Amino acid sequence: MMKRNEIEAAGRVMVALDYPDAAAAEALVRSLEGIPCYMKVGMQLFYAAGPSFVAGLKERGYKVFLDLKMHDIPNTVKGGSNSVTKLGVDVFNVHAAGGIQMMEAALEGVEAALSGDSSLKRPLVIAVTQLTSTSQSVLNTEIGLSGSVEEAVVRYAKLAKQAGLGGVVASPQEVQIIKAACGNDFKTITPGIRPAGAALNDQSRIMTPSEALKQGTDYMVIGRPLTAAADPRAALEAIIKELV
Ligand SMILES: O=C(O)c1cc(=O)[nH]c(=O)n1[C@@H]1O[C@H](COP(=O)(O)O)[C@@H](O)[C@H]1O
Repeated sequence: MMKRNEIEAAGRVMVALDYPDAAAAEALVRSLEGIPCYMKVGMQLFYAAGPSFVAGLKERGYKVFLDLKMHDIPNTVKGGSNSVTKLGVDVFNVHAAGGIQMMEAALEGVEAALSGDSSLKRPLVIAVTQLTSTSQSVLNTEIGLSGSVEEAVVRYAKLAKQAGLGGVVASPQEVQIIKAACGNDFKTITPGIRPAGAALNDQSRIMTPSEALKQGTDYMVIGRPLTAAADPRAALEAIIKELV
């Protein structure tokens, strides 16, 4: 039996199901049964297993973050947002780099879906700021944006807020400056989570789960520290213990 504070901590964790097919993802989901974390379906799994995998998670009562990082012309993002809202996902994301009009179009797509089906729940729409794999030097020299990563993240977060979105994806290192710029109710969803000693992989801007929580993050996205662990359930339980 999980204690109340453990249930609360688990509810902050979004497990990244980055797998090539439904069977592999399903094995991970089954190994975590009974732990009330979010399940995140990203492009690898969605492109392979599609809406039916998402529907299966929803039928079993999971909260689902559909991470497709939409970034296209406003009309296309409106249509994409309309479709994913009809899937009943709890959270989905677009790129803030698409601009205010594109993010507003995402919300229009949501509204159109909700007005056509009163049984649907309003999803939390969030914007990706600067990917957590982006370092300061890549931002400046390769992408060619001047200024600090933090300035870019806050600029994107303010655009997302202005467009009416409910929060952003960023590194835990930027949670405090985002909350200072956009208010405490503006949600932060933070990948780049690495328990002490875990491999960095392709992430750049990382923090441990407990450090991220101390920054005030609302949700933390965790993939390989769980999916590549010999015992993913034990790895998630250790993270939950670190958070309580
Ligand atoms: O939108 C995301 O979820 C996301 C944004 C970002 O800036 N960085 C980032 O890593 N992610 C996702 O978060 C997950 C992180 O996975 P791990 O690095 O394996 O923990 C992956 O599924 C990424 O697609």
